[in-house]
Amino acid sequence: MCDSAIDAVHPRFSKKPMFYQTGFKIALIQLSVGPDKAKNVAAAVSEIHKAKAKGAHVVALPECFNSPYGTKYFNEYAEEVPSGATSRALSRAAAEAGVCVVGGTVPERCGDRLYNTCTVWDDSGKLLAQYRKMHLFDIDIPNKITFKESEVLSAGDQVTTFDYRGVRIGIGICYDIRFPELAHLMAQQGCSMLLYPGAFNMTTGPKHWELLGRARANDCQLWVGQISPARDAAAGYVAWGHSILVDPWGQVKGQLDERPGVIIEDIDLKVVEEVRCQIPIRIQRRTDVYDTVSVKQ
Ligand SMILES: NC(=O)CCC(=O)C(=O)O
Repeated sequence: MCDSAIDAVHPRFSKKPMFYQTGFKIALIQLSVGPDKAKNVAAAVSEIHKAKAKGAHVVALPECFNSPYGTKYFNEYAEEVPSGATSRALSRAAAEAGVCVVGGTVPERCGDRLYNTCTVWDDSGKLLAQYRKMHLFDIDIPNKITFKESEVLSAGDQVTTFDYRGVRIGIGICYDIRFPELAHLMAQQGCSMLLYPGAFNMTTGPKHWELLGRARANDCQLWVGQISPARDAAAGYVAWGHSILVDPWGQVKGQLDERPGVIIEDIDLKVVEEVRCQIPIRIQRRTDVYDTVSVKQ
């Protein structure tokens, strides 16, 4: 009821998938990632099957799950999508388990360019979506962390969402979560959930990882999942871990520590409608004022 009122006022929010379900079960898999690519991929496949056995419909993997995370590794580990070995393994695992796989990210080779890319596979093994990280992770915090993905990676420029079991899900990758504009675009396109494979670090992780997930969930009024590799203190880049699921109220529904593990949870889509109905910020935005002010600047 409330939803159709919003549709009437703001038709751009009404782009819903063809049919509408009340929920699904998601598994966020925090994997150990090492230098052996085949071992990394085999571990991911094994976790996909275990998640299916626990009733998951959607299984999401971490950023850079087949390769150590670091600019010196991307060229060596890169594969073409969808013909590369990792794509083929994910497609097969999705079909055999009968689940949707949000395949974390892999370094993707396309011609002479490299991207940080997420692939999504439906339960028949078909490629549903391919998203290339749009905001590259270039930061410099003196004496803490300097990282420049743009030294080797190119940036994508396509906002990417997909529909599965009547639910629209948007994809961002790690640093993308710092950009509310991307999240708002995906919310406007009808998403009820955003998934961010990500590998924050020991400096920004404790400060911002949970904060940003809760911020995006709260300001877009949707579910947010962030999926990290497990921490390896001996790695060149030490991931924060702490994969997390946040509900549309901005409340943490599940969070891991730094070790390998799984969050498995029912996603109740009625909560999305409930929050949007009770706190109707989507129809209260003063775009008339915002647009005028930004034109004057
Ligand atoms: N892989 C990444 O994009 C890391 C982002 C990150 O750590 C941050 O603080 O942002």
